[in-house]
Amino acid sequence: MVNIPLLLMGCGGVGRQLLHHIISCRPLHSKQGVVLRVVGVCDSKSMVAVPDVLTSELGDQFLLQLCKVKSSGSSLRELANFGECQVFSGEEIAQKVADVAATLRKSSGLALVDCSASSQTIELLSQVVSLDCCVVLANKKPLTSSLEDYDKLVSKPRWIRHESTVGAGLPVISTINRIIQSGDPIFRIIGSLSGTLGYVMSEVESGRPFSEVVTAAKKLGYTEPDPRDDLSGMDVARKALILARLLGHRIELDSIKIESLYPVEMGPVVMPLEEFLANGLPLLDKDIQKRIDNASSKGNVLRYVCLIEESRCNVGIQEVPKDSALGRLEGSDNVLEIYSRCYSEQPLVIQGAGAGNDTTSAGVLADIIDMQDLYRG
Ligand SMILES: NC(=O)C1=CN([C@@H]2O[C@H](COP(=O)(O)OP(=O)(O)OC[C@H]3O[C@@H](n4cnc5c(N)ncnc54)[C@H](OP(=O)(O)O)[C@@H]3O)[C@@H](O)[C@H]2O)C=CC1
Ligand SMILES: N[C@@H](CC=O)C(=O)O
Repeated sequence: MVNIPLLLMGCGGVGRQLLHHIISCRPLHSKQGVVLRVVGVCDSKSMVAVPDVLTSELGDQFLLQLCKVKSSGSSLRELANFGECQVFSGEEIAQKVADVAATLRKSSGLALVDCSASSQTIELLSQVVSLDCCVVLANKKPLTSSLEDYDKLVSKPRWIRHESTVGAGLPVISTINRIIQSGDPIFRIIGSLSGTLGYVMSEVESGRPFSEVVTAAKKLGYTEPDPRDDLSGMDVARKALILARLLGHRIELDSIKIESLYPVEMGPVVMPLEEFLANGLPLLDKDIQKRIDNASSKGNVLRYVCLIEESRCNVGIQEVPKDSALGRLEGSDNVLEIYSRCYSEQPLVIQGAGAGNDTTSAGVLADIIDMQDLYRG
């Protein structure tokens, strides 16, 4: 049996769904000779961990209770009396994670899984990679920080996986890696890479108000914790940067041209999230509807498009024919067309659900299992 100790950072929509997947896949993994042993879970404030990471694990009943506690908005601290665990908070958390990695590197190894939406995890992730432990990310921020941070993080490419950072569970990163490794140069990627914006555009086309649809996308688990990350185009820009860097382009986030769907005065620095959702969003309804109606009168639809050509990246709204690969997209589906020497006339196309807790956490789980040869337990 391969024993994979796992430490999860972030137990929001994606993190909790990952824990559910881990539990429900136990019989399958057991048949494959793999056991996932969750040794710790943290959120933005607290961490629960087993007292002895070498031998014990947070049991499935404990993990289910943890999901319940977090779904109800309570603190991980509430779990202190539920089972045998230690609770850490504040600065103790990073120290504890580093200690766990240092302890387990000598025996089985560790999978540190980042399902947060924070940029504060970067340093810890790099530290853990440098200890030859595995890192799996759904969080895009560590890969879209400065090139200096990026270089550290990917310095040992075998130890890091991040399939779910682009296209959620779709095989985007692995496909691009295979094309690159085969020596086939990719010169152009074009696509619709936001589940939220895809869903919003196609629902508004069918007559629903923009504000209502954005609120629904948040409830469905498609949006970032603050949906303005999606509506500003920043989330798509991050995905574009991850892909561009994968292709070897040494660029920073601020070199990407980004079109936002809301004005600066509704931005996070000026307007609290609750106020944006309640009062800001409805003010955008008319403008978006007008743009969509205008496109529709010409047989077109609006799509939020990401284009990577050589080292140039642009993300923004485009009017595209309704009867085109981008125009036919519905709901939260993403589509990605990859042009390379082998795929020069007809692109290689990847399409499917591009957001949601289920598909995203499935992508994370597949990454963890895919690295099983690196564990020694
Ligand atoms: N939903 C989707 O379709 C997809 C999501 N992703 C990515 O997955 C990640 C998670 O998304 P989602 O679950 O929706 O987000 P949520 O907001 O639901 O959850 C985020 C979790 O991260 C925790 N957190 C915040 N800061 C830290 C930190 N410094 N250390 C550890 N944990 C922290 C939060 O803690 P607390 O509970 O205390 O607030 C929360 O538990 C995001 O990065 C997102 O971009 C990627 C692809 C698709
Ligand atoms: N908020 C993102 C989630 C996946 O990355 C999206 O809508 O695509």
